[in-house]
Amino acid sequence: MATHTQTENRQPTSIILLGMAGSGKSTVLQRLNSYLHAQNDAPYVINLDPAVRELNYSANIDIRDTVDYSKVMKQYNLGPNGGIITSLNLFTTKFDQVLGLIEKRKNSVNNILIDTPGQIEIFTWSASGAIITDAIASEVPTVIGFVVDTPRTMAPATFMSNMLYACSILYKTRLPLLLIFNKTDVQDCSFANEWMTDFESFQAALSSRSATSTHASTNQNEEPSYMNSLMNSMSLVLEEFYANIRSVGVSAMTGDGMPEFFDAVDKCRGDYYSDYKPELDRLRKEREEKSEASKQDSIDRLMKDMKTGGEEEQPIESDASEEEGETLDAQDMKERRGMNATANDLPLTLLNAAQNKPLLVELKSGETFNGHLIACDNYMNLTLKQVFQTSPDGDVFYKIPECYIRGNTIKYIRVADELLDQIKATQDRDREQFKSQRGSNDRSDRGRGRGGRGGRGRGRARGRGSHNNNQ
Ligand SMILES: Nc1nc2c(ncn2[C@@H]2O[C@H](COP(=O)(O)OP(=O)(O)OP(=O)(O)O)[C@@H](O)[C@H]2O)c(=O)[nH]1
Repeated sequence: MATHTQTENRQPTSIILLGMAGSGKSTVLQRLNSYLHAQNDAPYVINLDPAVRELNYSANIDIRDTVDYSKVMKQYNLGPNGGIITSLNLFTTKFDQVLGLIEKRKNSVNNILIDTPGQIEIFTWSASGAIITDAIASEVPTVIGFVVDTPRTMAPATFMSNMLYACSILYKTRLPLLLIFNKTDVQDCSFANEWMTDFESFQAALSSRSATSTHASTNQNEEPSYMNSLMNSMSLVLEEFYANIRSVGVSAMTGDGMPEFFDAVDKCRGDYYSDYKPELDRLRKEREEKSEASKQDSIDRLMKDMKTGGEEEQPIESDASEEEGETLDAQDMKERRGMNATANDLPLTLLNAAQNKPLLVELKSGETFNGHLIACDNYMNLTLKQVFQTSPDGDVFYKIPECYIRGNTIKYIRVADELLDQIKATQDRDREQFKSQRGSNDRSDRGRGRGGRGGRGRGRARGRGSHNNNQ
């Protein structure tokens, strides 16, 4: 039996259900949910399908509470798939809140069940799908549950297409993948197990299918057709995939196979820690190092530019208030720049360093703009690109390719914390460097002074002395 009982300090396992449209993802999730409830082990449930009308389970987090799919379609003039992708993108911008909720529930649940949009490619091939998967997998051990409609995969070609898709998902997500052969109440999945473990039997199924096919599979000289030889080669590739993949047969309708399902999930969880996590950590570290290096490089260049423009940074307050004829007190300025204490010390530096980086701007009107900064001036007038504008009450979104924001309408600006830390560190380092340079210049000046300026000093002292004496 699976070890899915409540254990102290045990990270929950997140199970992301993917599968072709109609394979039974939602029904499987509903079954897993009710099975776990019956075991007194309530899971945390997340629905990421914005287009679903009715959910047959109750979700702790439902994308539909945040994004209105039909409004998104109308607003952006999109079709159904474009609407789902945009809804997912919008939801992704707030995914840190979801992670916060998961973090809070980490110690009280053993399983996090995640339902995904019907059209598999929307989740697996969109940037937001990758971001969401990556974010969850870095928070808790994650297993991809690939739901297969068993009765519909009895044809060898369909079976192989499904398996190739599963293989591509494994390759893309780099997470442990569990094949869930669903609907076993209609069709037993023993044929699939046999095909996956016995190459010859799959080859035999392929040839018998070709022989009965209405399309000639061989040419007149009995040479294998292009399609047959392609399928043979692909089945060889899949042999490697099958060797490392776990599978389980379930019926979401009857509840058959639930204990076996959780056993398999537990094994996948073990795989996550032994094989996948080290690789994920390595890739993440590599990415972080790369972005750290590029950030450092842009900050260094910025600091260099600033030095050539003058040694001391000009405060922007005076310029801005002069321009707009306003008198701004300290609080006004703080609010206007809207950053924390560190940022208040260096607003212009910060905005310069934030160029091409994601930025969140909230206006005094309550509207927010999420985008990438492409330009700013001394009055904090900003130009952003790839912008998501959100209305003050958060229920209307606009996607704008580029927008210009007047500095005096800004309430606050948010940038990534690391950027703040980095700028601060670079400024401190530069200040130190500047001080030590000035120190050594002073020392050398003093050295000169003993021969030159010192002489002048002595002259002045004598002058003052004689003047005093004269008095
Ligand atoms: N017989 C049988 N039918 C099932 C089973 N699981 C799901 N179904 C049926 O398959 C159909 C699709 O199920 P869903 O759960 O909506 O599938 P889905 O993959 O979530 O569908 P989309 O997200 O809309 O693509 C429904 O009619 C279900 O009743 C099962 O185990 N046995």
